[in-house]
Amino acid sequence: MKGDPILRAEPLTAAAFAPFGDVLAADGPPDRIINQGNCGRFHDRARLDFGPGGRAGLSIFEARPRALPYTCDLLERHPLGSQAFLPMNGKPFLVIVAPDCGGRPGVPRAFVTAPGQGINLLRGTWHGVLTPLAAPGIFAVLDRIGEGANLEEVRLDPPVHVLAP
Ligand SMILES: NC(=O)N[C@@H](O)C(=O)O
Ligand code: NI
Repeated sequence: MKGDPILRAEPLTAAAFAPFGDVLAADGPPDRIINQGNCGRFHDRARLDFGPGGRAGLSIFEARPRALPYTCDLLERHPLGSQAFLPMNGKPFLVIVAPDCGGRPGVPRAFVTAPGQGINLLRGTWHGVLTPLAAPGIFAVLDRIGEGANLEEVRLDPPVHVLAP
């Protein structure tokens, strides 16, 4: 709708994303060379957190691909654990995050990943749901399995319209 907030997506960088989570990528020199020199290990690159009473779960998501401009009308967060999305299609996807302001999302930011980049959302980070930008929208997802209310959702009214970088 006319007058709704507009957000221009940014290319994802580890520095810009740091307050919200981690960027998983084979960027720069590896931390270790393993497997008889045939493999670079980018070691322990995500701040994983499954909280008390939880454990790590590895799932596969197949999400419907979207296109930019994209209308975001919902943000959510997981107060009990982190959530990592690793694309199995090697394609860019859209990541929308927001700071917390008194228990509600603040001004959101949108990022488009580079091919092959994955993300890990810190526990409690407000985010849009998984938003592939290309088919097949297949991702490995590492997040918390356990008891407790680990999903808070907030409807955005008006919604935010996200434009390509
Ligand atoms: N609900 C669920 O499993 N997925 C969302 O948390 C998401 O961030 O896509
Ligand atoms: Ni989530």
